[in-house]
Amino acid sequence: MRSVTDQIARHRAPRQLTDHGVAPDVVVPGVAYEKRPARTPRGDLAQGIYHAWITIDNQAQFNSYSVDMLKGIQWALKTASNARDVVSVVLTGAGSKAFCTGGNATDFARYYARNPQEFRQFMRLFNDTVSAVMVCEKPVICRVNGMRTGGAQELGLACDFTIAQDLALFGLAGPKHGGAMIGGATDFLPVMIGAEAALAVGTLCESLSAHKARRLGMITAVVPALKVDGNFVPNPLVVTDRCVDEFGELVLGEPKTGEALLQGKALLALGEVDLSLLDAKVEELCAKFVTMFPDSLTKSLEALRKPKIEAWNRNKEDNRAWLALNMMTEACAGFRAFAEGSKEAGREIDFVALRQALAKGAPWTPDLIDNLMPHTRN
Ligand SMILES: CC(C)(COP(=O)(O)OP(=O)(O)OC[C@H]1O[C@@H](n2cnc3c(N)ncnc32)[C@H](O)[C@@H]1OP(=O)(O)O)[C@@H](O)C(=O)NCCC(=O)NCCSC(=O)C1=CCCCC1=O
Repeated sequence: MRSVTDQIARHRAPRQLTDHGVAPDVVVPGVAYEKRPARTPRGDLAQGIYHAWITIDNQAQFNSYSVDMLKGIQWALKTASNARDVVSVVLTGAGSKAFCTGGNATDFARYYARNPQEFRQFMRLFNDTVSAVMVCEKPVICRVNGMRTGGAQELGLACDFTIAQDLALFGLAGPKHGGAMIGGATDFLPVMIGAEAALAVGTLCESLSAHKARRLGMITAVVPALKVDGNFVPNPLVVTDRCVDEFGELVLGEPKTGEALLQGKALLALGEVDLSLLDAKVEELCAKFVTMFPDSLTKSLEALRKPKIEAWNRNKEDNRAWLALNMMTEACAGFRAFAEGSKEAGREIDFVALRQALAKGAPWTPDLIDNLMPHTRN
């Protein structure tokens, strides 16, 4: 049967296929594009069809992206979307520490601080990359190999599915870093997890464990990644063995404290990270799409993405403009504090001093910003 359909394809398909891709074939350092052979859910190799893997790779800086890397991710998404032989897209990061921690905070501090028109240009690229995820004609799966934070959390939330290893943390660079989470998070979160939970996640700047993200409905699945003495164990730093505490409060995925945390840290130190279960889970999902009608799948995705896309399209250009202008004031201070700070001195501004100055009506002068930096604290 296969050879007959193969002959039909050979005779009926146009001799010269038109390339509908928007960009020429390019190799961008820090972004790998790879077509991996597809398999059926039974594990049989499906000749001639693939899943496109896009890997963000800047491990020394937790896979944060540069301008060129954003271009590379966008190009890769569009290439995969157009590729006739690609079934689904997997967006991931290299290594096991970070999926991606968003924009390169050092670039933000050195180049974009006090340069709103340049950050507007950056945001053009960023917004178009988020949009590229949501108009991709294939399902996009975010394979969370490690921490997903900042703009990367927003890029990840735009994906159709997220599968995470359970040591990964989810965070957002919001008001603590001098930004608002308006690169997608404030559009997607209310739709995905409800308004009340979105308010907490979108303002408090607290990292969530993968288990909590799963509990909130922010991600699709979680798998263990820590191997101790050859056996997988769940993340020992968070509660995974019960849903509620003795008072009925939800605790699944919340950080452990006290003695339980110390024991958890000791167990973590004994183990090694193994992402084989993550890969198996991603492959399992990818394989499901192989045995579906392609157009019906794309139409289903397009229909189901609408609530996220409508919120995104309503706000993205205004938000881009605000984020650009905010580079004159709060983001300038926030990103400089990260770049100029250190683990010892801290990487946040002196919030109390800022509020005290603003309470007296002080303007955002360069010397005010200089004096908020972690190393100038006395
Ligand atoms: C919370 C962190 C991500 C991780 O903290 P920790 O686990 O303590 O590790 P660190 O020692 O801080 O990090 C290890 C090294 O990686 C460097 N690093 C990490 N993230 C970045 C980054 N985003 N840019 C540049 N460098 C990064 C870090 O400096 C360490 O290197 P070193 O040489 O010093 O050992 C924490 O690192 C953190 O908070 N990072 C910053 C996250 C951040 O602010 N991201 C930018 C968010 S804003 C954003 O992405 C966007 C917003 C609007 C829309 C568009 C957009 O992109």
